[in-house]
Parts: sequence; C-alpha cells; structure tokens
Amino acid sequence: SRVPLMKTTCWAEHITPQLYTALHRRTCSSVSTSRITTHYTIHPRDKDPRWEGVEMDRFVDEADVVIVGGGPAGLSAAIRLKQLANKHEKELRVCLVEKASQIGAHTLSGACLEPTAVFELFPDWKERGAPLNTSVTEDVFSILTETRRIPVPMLPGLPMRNHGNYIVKLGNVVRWLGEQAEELGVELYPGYAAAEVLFHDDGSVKGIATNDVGIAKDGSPKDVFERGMELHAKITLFGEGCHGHLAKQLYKHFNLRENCEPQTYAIGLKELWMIDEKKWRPGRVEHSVGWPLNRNTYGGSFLYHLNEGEPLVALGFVVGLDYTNPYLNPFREFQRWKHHPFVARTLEGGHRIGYGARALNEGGFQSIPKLTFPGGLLIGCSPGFMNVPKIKGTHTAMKSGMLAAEAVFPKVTAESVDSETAGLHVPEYAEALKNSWVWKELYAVRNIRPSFHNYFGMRSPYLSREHPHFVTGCARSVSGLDADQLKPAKDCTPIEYPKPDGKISFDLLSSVALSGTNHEGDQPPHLTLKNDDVPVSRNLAIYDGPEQRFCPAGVYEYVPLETGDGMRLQINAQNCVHCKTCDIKDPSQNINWVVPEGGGGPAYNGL
Ligand SMILES: Cc1cc2nc3c(=O)[nH]c(=O)nc-3n(C[C@H](O)[C@H](O)[C@H](O)COP(=O)(O)OP(=O)(O)OC[C@H]3O[C@@H](n4cnc5c(N)ncnc54)[C@H](O)[C@@H]3O)c2cc1C
Ligand code: SF4
Repeated sequence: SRVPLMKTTCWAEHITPQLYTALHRRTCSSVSTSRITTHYTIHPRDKDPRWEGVEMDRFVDEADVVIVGGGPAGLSAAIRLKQLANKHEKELRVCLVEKASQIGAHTLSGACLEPTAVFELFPDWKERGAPLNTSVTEDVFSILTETRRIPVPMLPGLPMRNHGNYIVKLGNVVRWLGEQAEELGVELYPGYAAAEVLFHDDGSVKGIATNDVGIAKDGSPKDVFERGMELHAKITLFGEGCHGHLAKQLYKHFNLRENCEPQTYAIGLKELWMIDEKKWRPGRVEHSVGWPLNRNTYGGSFLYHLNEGEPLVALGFVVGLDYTNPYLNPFREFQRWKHHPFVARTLEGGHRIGYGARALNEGGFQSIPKLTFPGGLLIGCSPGFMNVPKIKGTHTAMKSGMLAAEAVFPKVTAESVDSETAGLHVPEYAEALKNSWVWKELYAVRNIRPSFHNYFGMRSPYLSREHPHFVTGCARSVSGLDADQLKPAKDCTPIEYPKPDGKISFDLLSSVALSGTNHEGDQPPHLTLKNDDVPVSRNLAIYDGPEQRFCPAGVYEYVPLETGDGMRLQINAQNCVHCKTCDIKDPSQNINWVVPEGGGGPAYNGL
C-alpha cells in the first residue's frame, strides 16, 4: 500500500507530529477501500482485462466546421457562418455539439444583457421574437453593512451602469438562438458531449470525439456500451464556456497560456423567485458589495426584476475564488445575504422556484490566452472575455463567436486551402478581435479586479483613487492561481453560518433538487481524482476538506471509513451542476472534471 509523501512535500511544514500519525493511519486505511476513481481517463482501458475484445472503433463523420458548446458564443458563431454561407451561396456544413439534453438547459447567468451583439447578429431581432422583454428602468448600486445600505450613485461612464440593457433569462435567449441556428441550417446535437480532442499526424486539431456511453460505475463495459463518434472538420471552434474541459487540454498541447497571466475565477450562485406582486418592480436592477463578505473577499450580489408576465426576480451572489479561508462556504454566504433587511423585504411572502451555480472568469484582459492554433480556435468565456466590473460576458462571448465565424468563413470556403497544417489555422480571428469593441472594452477595465487587493478591498473602485477612471496605466497582475490561495485550516477561524429558516434561506439538498440535475447513476464518477488518496491525506488534513464547502451541490462528503479508523471521500457525482468550481479551487489540483454521459447535468429552465 502507498504511504503518504508528507515528509518530502512542501505542504509537510503545516502538519504537526500528532496529525502526521493520525493521517498516516487514515491514508493507509483509505487505500484498502475500493477505488473512488474508476474513469478510463485515469485507468486506461487498454490495460484492463474487462475491456478485452470490446469493439472500440468509432463511426466518423465529416463537417466543414465543428463547434463545441451551444452557449451564446458557439451559437453566434454557427449562426454567423450560415448567414455568410447563405449570402455567398456556398455549401457549408456546420455541426454543433452541446452536452445538455436541450439547448439552453446548462445555461446559467444573471442576466442583465448588453444587447449590442444581439442587435449586430439579428438587426430584425424584434420581428424574430428575441426574448428581450425587460428593458432596465431603475439601476441601484449599494455597499451593504450588516444592517444598513449605503447607496452609490450610478454616474454616467461607470462600467456598472445598466442604462439601455435588458434583463433576460439567458437560457431562453440561448434557446431562441438555437432556433435561429436550426432555421439557418446549422446541425445541432444536444445531448452529445465532446469528450476528446482529435489530432492530425502533424499535431493540428482534426475534430472531436463525443463521449462513450454504457460504462458501469466500476469502469467496466455494460451490455449497452456504445463508442462515441468522431466528428472531423477543417476547423473546430471551442466554445465550452468558463473553464472548458477540452480547452484545458488545448492550453497544454499548444502552450497557449505561456504569455498571459493565470486565469482567475469566481463562483456565481443563483435563484429564481416568484415574489409578492406588490413588491415587483419590472426593470429594476440592484447590485451590492460588502456584507456578508469581509473586506478581503471579493464578491457581490445581483437582484433583477424580470418582466415575463409573472412577478419574477432573479437573484444571485458571486464570490471570488481567490478567497483564503478554507471554512468559507459560498452557498451559505449567499443564503446569509438574502437575510439582509434590504434584500429580505423583497423576498418575504414569495417562494423560490429555481437554483443553480456556475463559475465565471475574473482574470479579464491580462488572462486572455493565445486564441488560435492549427485546426482550431477559442471563443467566448472559454478563453475568458468577461467584463468583470460589469459582471457581463454574454455580449463579448457572442461577438467573439461572430468574429471567429467571419475570419473562418473565407478560409473554409476558399477554392484552395490556405494552411500549412492539415487543420486550418486562422490567426486572422485574433487580429479581428484586437480591432473590435471587445478588446477596447476589456482593456478599459483591466485593472479594476486586480486593484481589489488594496486597503479598501471590494469597495476600492467606489471609495478610493482606485475608481475606474483612475485605474489606468500598465495592466496589473492578477493574484495567481485560485487553487494556491487557501491558507491551512489551523491558521483560519471557522465561520459560523446561521441555520436556514426554510423561508428565505435553504439547505443545500433542497436547493440542488430545484436545479433538475440528473445523471445516469451507473457510470464512473466524472469528478476524477488523479490520486484517490490525496483528498484525505492533504485536503482534509491541511484544509479541513474545503471541497465540502465550495461545491454548491453537495457532491463531496467526507464520511467515516467502514472500519471506523479514519475518513474517506465520497463523491455524489449525480448531484453535479457542472459549475467547474472543484476543478478550479481544489488546493491539490487533484480533481479533473471530465464530461459525464451526454445529456446529464442540470436541467435549468431559463436560468
Ligand atoms: C452567476 C452569473 C451571472 C452572470 N451574469 C451575467 C450578466 O448579468 N450579464 C452577462 O452578459 N453575463 C453574465 N454572466 C456571464 C455569461 O453568462 C457568460 O459570459 C456567457 O454565458 C458566456 O457564453 P459562452 O457561450 O462563452 O459560455 P456558456 O454560456 O457557458 O456556454 C457554453 C456551453 O457549452 C456547453 N459545453 C461545455 N463543454 C462542453 C463539451 N465538452 N461538449 C459539449 N458541450 C459543452 C455547455 O453545456 C454550455 O451550454 C454571468 C455568469 C454567471 C455564472
Ligand atoms: S462537483 Fe465540481 S463541478 Fe460539480 S457542482 Fe460540485 S464543484 Fe461544481
């Protein structure tokens, strides 16, 4: 059995001799239990006798362009490609794969939408019935203390101003984009996750493979096992959204992040409420910073009154994943925030109808990687075009997809191929982006998030010379990888959270139930561990098991070993809402999120 490497690793300095003995016992016990990770990405099937003789050939199909991800970026790229093909009377096969069972079912956002890109993509958006039903009529920004609210004037020119924007259910907008794409002739494949990037012999991207189905929880093939299919293309556009699973592989393969800062992230938690009609103010937008987060934790809230025929409000809470206290629980901070008198007064008498969570990029301009490589390119929140102070990335994601399509179209339809590699390389996309309003906008706000790490913390853009208009000059560095920011539990104070009251605040499991999340139970957990022993030997020992708190769906639980002499990690993979927080924040970087069987995950209804 394996023995922990504590004596030689850098984290050993945090461990006392007593803890070392306890830990050694725990770890040695845990290796005797059954495997946590059974996925073939960790335990290759070619070495597994249970897979001997299983047919592993894949059906191959060919398109001109393959797009991974049916979010705002992927769909805008697909639509623009077909608009151009129709205009120039060219045949163009565009295939888009989406891991959700329906287009829009994995979309979670605020969302207050800056409509520029929608208007550019469809100047006749109104006639086409775009679900932009609520224009912003009131814009409120506050700094919260535990009992009070300090209003901040929304001066013209501030990035947080929402004049001219629309409050939307982004899932509905994405569904509508899907309908437009289908009408134009894009082939949409919801329920198919892209599990693997395929490469030509010259190293350029050849396309993707969708995931295999019919693998049992223990990693063995079931009778119904079916190999995924290969989708080849002249070029593949990756629009997986924040912290894409394939993008992670591409960063390594093509060294795309060598000249940028690390990407940093936040987790956003959201609920949808039906409120008392008397309190409903359609078109009102509220944002806050401050309580319940302390000065050293980046984050804030949003509360939007929708105008969709019912008294609906969308509310949520965003916490920067560079927080340091392993006892912080973003879900419980969100629940606590709803009890602020200024928030609770809107919710009292109402009831909650939706819940979900998703990570969002916070690195901004400094963290944008190289965007193009032979055979492919990155669009939307996958490389990260989020405008952080605005908490808006939909308009930039859409525009990046459109610019990618415009750069790709002449090359894929050219009579002779203009590429030295088998997969087309289109660096013109990066150039187009640099000359677009996306670049200008992200450049203008590049130092707002990094300026958080000063005396004023979250309030800095509003209270100090760190006001956006002063935050100019060279791009400042982000704080490093979020995974490296946690302090050992022994150096931190546990946080006492109030119990949920079942009216305004709720527990985790009843919340997850509202996300409609489901996965086939008999499949290997898609939360894979590079080393099954590390959660107990490192995460629990040093950080007191922070994954139990940062996962917004209760997927990770430390439970007593059956033998009674230690703990083990239990992964409730069926609950996973695909937010990607664990892959980002795990202090050991031992968790690798991979795609589950296609169609699994949340079933958001217009979040
Ligand atoms: C809490 C929160 C609040 C926000 N508020 C706002 C706001 O008010 N205004 C605003 O403009 N923006 C907001 N954003 C940001 C906005 O939602 C994103 O910028 C936008 O959704 C990015 O679009 P995208 O297409 O790049 O990625 P996504 O919307 O994430 O779409 C990616 C799609 O790809 C699919 N996918 C991923 N991997 C695979 C795979 N391997 N195979 C197949 N399919 C895959 C996913 O299921 C998903 O449907 C918010 C985000 C969050 C989390
Ligand atoms: S397991 Fe990871 S990706 Fe899934 S909900 Fe929890 S933190 Fe998010």
